Amino acid sequence: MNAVRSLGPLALFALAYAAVAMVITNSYYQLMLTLVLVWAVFGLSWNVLSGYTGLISFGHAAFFGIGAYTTVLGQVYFNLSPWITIPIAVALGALAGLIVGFPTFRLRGHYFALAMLAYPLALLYVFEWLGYQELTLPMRRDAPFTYMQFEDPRINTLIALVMLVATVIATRFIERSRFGMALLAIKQNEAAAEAAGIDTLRWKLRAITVSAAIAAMAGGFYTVVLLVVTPPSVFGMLVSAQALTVAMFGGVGTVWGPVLGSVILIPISEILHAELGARIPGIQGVVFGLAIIAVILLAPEGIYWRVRDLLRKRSLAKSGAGMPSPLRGGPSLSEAEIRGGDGASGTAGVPSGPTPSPSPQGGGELRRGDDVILSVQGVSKSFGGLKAVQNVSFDVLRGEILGIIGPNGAGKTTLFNLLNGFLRPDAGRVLLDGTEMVGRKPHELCRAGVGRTFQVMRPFLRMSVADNVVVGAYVHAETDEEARRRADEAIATVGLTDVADRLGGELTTKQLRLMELARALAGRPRLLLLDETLAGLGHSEVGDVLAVIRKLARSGITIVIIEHTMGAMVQLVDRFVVLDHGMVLVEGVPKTVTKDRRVIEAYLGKKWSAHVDA
Ligand SMILES: Nc1ncnc2c1ncn2[C@@H]1O[C@H](COP(=O)(O)OP(=O)(O)OP(=O)(O)O)[C@@H](O)[C@H]1O
Repeated sequence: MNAVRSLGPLALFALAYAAVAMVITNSYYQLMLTLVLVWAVFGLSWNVLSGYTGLISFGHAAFFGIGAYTTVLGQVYFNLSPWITIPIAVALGALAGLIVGFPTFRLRGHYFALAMLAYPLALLYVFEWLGYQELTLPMRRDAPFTYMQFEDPRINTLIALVMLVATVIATRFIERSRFGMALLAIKQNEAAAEAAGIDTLRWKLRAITVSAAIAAMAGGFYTVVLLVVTPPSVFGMLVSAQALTVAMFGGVGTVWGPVLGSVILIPISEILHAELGARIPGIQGVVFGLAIIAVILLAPEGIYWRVRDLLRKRSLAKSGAGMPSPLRGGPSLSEAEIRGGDGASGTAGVPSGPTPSPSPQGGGELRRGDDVILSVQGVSKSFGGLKAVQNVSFDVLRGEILGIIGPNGAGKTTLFNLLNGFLRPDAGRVLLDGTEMVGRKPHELCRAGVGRTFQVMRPFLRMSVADNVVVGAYVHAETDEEARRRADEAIATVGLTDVADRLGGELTTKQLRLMELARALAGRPRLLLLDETLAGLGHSEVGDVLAVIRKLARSGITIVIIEHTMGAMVQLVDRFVVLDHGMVLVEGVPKTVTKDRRVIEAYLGKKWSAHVDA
């Protein structure tokens, strides 16, 4: 319903554009109107991959060129109409996307961007080598409709407008569905997305397939409009840059960004090219270069987001809700804030070091033979020569809260990464309800019932609390509605209903910690791994979060929690596993563990243990 309602502005835009196109008779300006739409469609195609996933593609010309050459070769050799070749181009583009995506998604960041650059350049040389330096569409004025060679150029503009409207609607549906949510989650934090149950490779492949198909459609129609195709004009660097620039200038990750960018930039560059092109060859490249510099300096995510952020800031200031910190323009929480302090001092106000206060939960010794949910058996992991986790074995009983403690560098986070599939152990087994988990990916483990939060918080800062949490709910939800409902329940469980509409980046550390808990909770885990969930919290905040964790445990979720400091943990856990130098030092109930000499030594040094003995 929302998606349909949001089509109002699109309908208005299309009507206004069509009206302008109808009154312009000059064929040069008419061509410009058509090209604005073609580049907007191309920009939207780039946006589907790079705008939503954050994987910057410098190679979209590959797909555009495939579309262009399919159209021209189809007519030159087989006398095929563009009504047939453009759909073929779409299919070939999608296939090319899949072929390119599979190997290239192994690379990250700059490496991905550079690898993408290679594809259109390779195709450029291949097509030159094949002798397709310059191909012209044969004139077929006898069948103008069949060959899209209309005498009235306004019809081209209208066809391009239909393509744009179709692309905007498709993109809109992607944006608002599980598809778009998965892509945004990947963009903001791929590891957190995997841990929330998203099969990141599969969604990225879907994104590049759709993106390449749209790019090929744009390329196919571009040929119909310009009639001539050369390898540099469709596979060239400037073509890829054009997609990237209109999207970045207008706004990435939104349907309106590429449209806005194209409407502003294409006429400027075309007019400059017409007026100055003879005297200053390459003036278009200068315009796009300047546009990129301006965007980087003034509005790193494009005009659309800049304007939206300003409006949102203003409305929040008016409503007295306080100034939001990052909004869409980027996180303003510092890394230290996100991390929640340095860990050692993380649980501010809570006494650290061995505290012999009794556990309200535990007390009795472990009852052997109880139902084991997770069995860790002889697990080891080394990084080069460093043995981060060595032959670690312990069981987690169903329904208990198990605390994993140990000094800095003891191997706690590495152990969690082994348990939820981020790392593969060099040796050992991890059994969840008797089933081997080693070798499974994080999203598969999430599906199997293992939820996880992170020491360095990994919220999706630019998504609302509700959207952050719904990402975690999709893992078992069949429909968007079901996912929303589960997310709402999880948000209510952790007590964040009042701020469900706020952006992740506008929350306090405590709210962020609770939001992460809710996201993990929304996936209905059997086992929840909490990595320093109390870090960076004040005394009363620690109490609030502990209350929520206890509530989750009472609801039947088994919890394994890492903390540095024992003060807060003795109030919470049934049992401890103490790690030191990657090995299990001691295992037992809080009462005995907090008095154990080895634990005191590991935390405070030998001097203290002698003091305790005395
Ligand atoms: N990817 C990695 N590559 C190399 N060394 C690593 C890697 N991850 C962790 N280590 C090292 O392994 C050891 C254990 O680190 P880990 O983060 O698991 O400890 P921790 O107990 O969680 O520490 P902290 O409480 O400070 O977070 C440390 O010496 C760390 O430097």
